Amino acid sequence: MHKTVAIQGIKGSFHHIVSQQYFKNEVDVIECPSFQDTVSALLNEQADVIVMAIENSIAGSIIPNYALIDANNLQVVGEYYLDVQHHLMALPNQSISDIMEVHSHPMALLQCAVFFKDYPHIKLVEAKDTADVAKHIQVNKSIGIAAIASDLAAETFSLNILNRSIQTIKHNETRFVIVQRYSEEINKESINKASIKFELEHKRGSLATVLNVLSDCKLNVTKIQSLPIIETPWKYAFFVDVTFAEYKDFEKANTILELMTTHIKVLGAYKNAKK
Ligand SMILES: O=C(O)C(=O)C[C@]1(C(=O)O)C=C[C@@H](O)C=C1
Repeated sequence: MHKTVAIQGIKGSFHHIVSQQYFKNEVDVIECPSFQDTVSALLNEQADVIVMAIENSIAGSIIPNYALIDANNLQVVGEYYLDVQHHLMALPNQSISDIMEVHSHPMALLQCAVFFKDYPHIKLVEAKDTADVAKHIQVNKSIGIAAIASDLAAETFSLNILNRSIQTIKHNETRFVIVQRYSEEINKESINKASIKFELEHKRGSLATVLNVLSDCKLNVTKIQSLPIIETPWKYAFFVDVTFAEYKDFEKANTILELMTTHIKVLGAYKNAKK
């Protein structure tokens, strides 16, 4: 079935690239100005699914996206790891000494921060998404402004690449999650990863005990992220990703965690995409 996918950003953005690669080009794309707007598009049924960046190997977690998934009771049904190569691009005939400002998505700017230490005269400006800046430069014929964006953005908006792969470390990956309103029928044979959320009593060893249960049930923790519980200052909710060989091991751990934690919920069970 042809799906409609909501992405933050426009065509040429990394979200667009993932939507094409994950769904093998068989999707219609709704371009949204913010992550909150992708969630609105899903909730009002304009979109069937969201492709949402959740963490990057250089810049870390996109914490507000954890909160969006949780607060709207959305379900993670898949994940995708993209090799992210950021290029500095501008109108043809511009050289790096002409560039006074570089605009890009905040996560892209974070991933390239070290590169700009050698260019202290360049002002870094946060923008909606990487491709949108490339488009603006082309449409407004902006002199002195460069974008940090993908090869696809440079090609789509006819910009010239001044420097390739300017992120701090060449091996740079962003993990995206595929999010829906409801979970799909689970084929327990092919599911080997899950994302859960829980809260704990503020007492010594409560998190350590949970981690021991996960280990005893043969679950491997791949990520742990805490988020503040805003109603109770300095109390945290834990978002944990686990991988496993057998779905029944995950079910067993979940049954035990239901007794040991509060507000536990499975944010999604899906196929591990990390090779
Ligand atoms: O601006 C884009 O092109 C995006 O798709 C956004 C985004 C992000 O949200 O992290 C996606 C991947 C890269 O890590 C940098 C930016």
